[in-house]
Amino acid sequence: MSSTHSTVTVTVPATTANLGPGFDCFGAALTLYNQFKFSAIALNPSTPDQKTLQILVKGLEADRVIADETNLVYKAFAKFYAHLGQSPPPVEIEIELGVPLARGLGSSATAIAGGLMGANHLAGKPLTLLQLVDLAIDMEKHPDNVVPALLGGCRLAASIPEELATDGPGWEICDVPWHSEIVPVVAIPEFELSTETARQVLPTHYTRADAIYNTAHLGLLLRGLATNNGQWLRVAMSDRLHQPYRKNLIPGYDAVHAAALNAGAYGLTISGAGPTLLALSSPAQSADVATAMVEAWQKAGIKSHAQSVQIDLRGSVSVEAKSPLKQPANFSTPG
Ligand SMILES: Nc1ncnc2c1ncn2[C@@H]1O[C@H](COP(=O)(O)OP(=O)(O)O)[C@@H](O)[C@H]1O
Ligand SMILES: N[C@@H](CCOP(=O)(O)O)C(=O)O
Repeated sequence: MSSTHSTVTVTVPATTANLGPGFDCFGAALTLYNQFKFSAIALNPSTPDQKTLQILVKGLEADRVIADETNLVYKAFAKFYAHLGQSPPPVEIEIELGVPLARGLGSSATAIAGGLMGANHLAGKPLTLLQLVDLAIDMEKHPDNVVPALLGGCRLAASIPEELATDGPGWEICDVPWHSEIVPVVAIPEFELSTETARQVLPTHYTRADAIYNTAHLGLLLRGLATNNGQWLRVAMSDRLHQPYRKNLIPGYDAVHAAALNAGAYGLTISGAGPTLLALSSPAQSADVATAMVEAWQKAGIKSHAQSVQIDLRGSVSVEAKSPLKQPANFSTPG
């Protein structure tokens, strides 16, 4: 049998990007997951006009995901083959959603990571994981979701200066220690905020003082996460590059922020481009912090749910299965 596999299932973690001062360069994988199953389809030459793409979507907010060739998972799948100079093979993609869409938890990054990983497996794994990371960053245009989504853990990504560039990966990525006593608490409101919209409100230029502020606070955040220093975390989670502009897109932000701190959180930040808010807490305070955030949003007339999560350390995980090539299903797919 060829080295390619006819079916592969890829599980991809959610991610929380920026973490305050780490705008567009710093993020962590969280224990919420999307799953993508790719099955190569064997077309029957005697049956004309067969569908070469079938997409099934189920789970959380499944009705909000497009099931045609504009689907982001398939776009990543096709980008992989284009990178090899090939057309994508006929494929069935089954998407099981566990990460809320357009909430600042990296759902788009899961789609990109899943599509690239699935294609790589069906093609017999011609690319390394770091080559997939480069392709993913090229698609998402910022590394702070796709890097932890693929690699797991808490990751800082720095672009390699031109004078040091080689034909290898264009990014230097480091794994950042996250102390086991620091609990991420996510409060996810019912309303959405697309990353595209949240990026449009950002200035194109910043002052020197803003640059210095974020540089210093990111360094403090890295040390606070590694050492579980609550005072450093309190100070470190603020930023001047995105939060001052995006908080205005998140009704109830100030009330939820105050409630989280009053309940004992070290600090609170916008998760990714929002509207999810991320608090960092000790294990003992995490339940109170979650309750306080939901109640604060409720008083503002906004439904939400909050939960403690953990840092996912595995990143995207794929399981291959050799099974008879999928026969085209007789169901019709849109598009
Ligand atoms: N799991 C998914 N499967 C397919 N497409 C997705 C998925 N998640 C996100 N997308 C696509 O990515 C687009 C951008 O999502 P985005 O606003 O970045 O959400 P998030 O902040 O969660 O990453 C969505 O409008 C949707 O078209
Ligand atoms: N650095 C990006 C991160 C976007 O994260 P997402 O989870 O909202 O996709 C940004 O802040 O725009």
